[in-house]
Amino acid sequence: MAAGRGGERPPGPDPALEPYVQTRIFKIIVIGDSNVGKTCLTFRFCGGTFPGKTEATIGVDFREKTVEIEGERIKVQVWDTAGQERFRKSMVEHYYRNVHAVVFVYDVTKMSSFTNLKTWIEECNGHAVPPLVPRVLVGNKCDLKDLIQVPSSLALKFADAHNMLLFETSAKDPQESQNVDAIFMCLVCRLKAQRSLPCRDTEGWPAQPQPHARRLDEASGKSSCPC
Ligand SMILES: Nc1nc2c(ncn2[C@@H]2O[C@H](COP(=O)(O)OP(=O)(O)OP(=O)(O)O)[C@@H](O)[C@H]2O)c(=O)[nH]1
Ligand SMILES: [Mg+2]
Repeated sequence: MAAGRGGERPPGPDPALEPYVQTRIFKIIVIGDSNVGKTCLTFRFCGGTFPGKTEATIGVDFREKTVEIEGERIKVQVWDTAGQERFRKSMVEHYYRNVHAVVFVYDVTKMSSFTNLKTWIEECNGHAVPPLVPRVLVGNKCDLKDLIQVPSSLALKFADAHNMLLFETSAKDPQESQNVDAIFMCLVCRLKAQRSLPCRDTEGWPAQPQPHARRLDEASGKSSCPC
């Protein structure tokens, strides 16, 4: 029997008969001093571009990107947080609630943004983020080669001491875009590997134990996805 006008559906399997596939959401927060390039890095990952002009983030900006790994679609929810104290203090609790992974960012051309990492790590630890939630360290603005203040060797030592992977990259340089993607994809791969149950949102999803972070590719000072 033919369907009536307006009641036809496109050819193919009836969606109502297909099994419901849940999309997992991974919440990743990006933390660090103001002006280190957190907004630009999240733009580069989620939108594939470097924003022409940015303003200081107020509170938090959300960006999302859906990625496919081994046939599974995963929604990466990136929380681009404010570096300025006055723009973040009312939001801090929300940043850390049910977070799945943390990206700490410093500016390779500004030593103070590197030395301040201690404070950011303390804040993170102080908000009951389990020590086993994966964390990575990102030195941004590597395109400014003549202005570099933070040597790779120092950053590697710090990353090692805190069981973090280190990425040195540039949100601005289009040739570095794969390296920016690798920061987030590396975390997603690790989260995927350690969590077997599907999940629709981040609320009420407890963190699972996972192996300690490994630092890779010491010689180049850069890291690649370990998966
Ligand atoms: N040369 C260079 N400049 C960059 C890079 N990433 C960001 N910038 C510049 O650094 C400045 C600050 O970038 P944002 O991304 O807004 O910094 P933020 O960390 O989000 O700052 P807050 O929102 O205040 O916490 C802007 O002028 C960017 O254009 C980079 O990789 N290279
Ligand atoms: Mg910002």
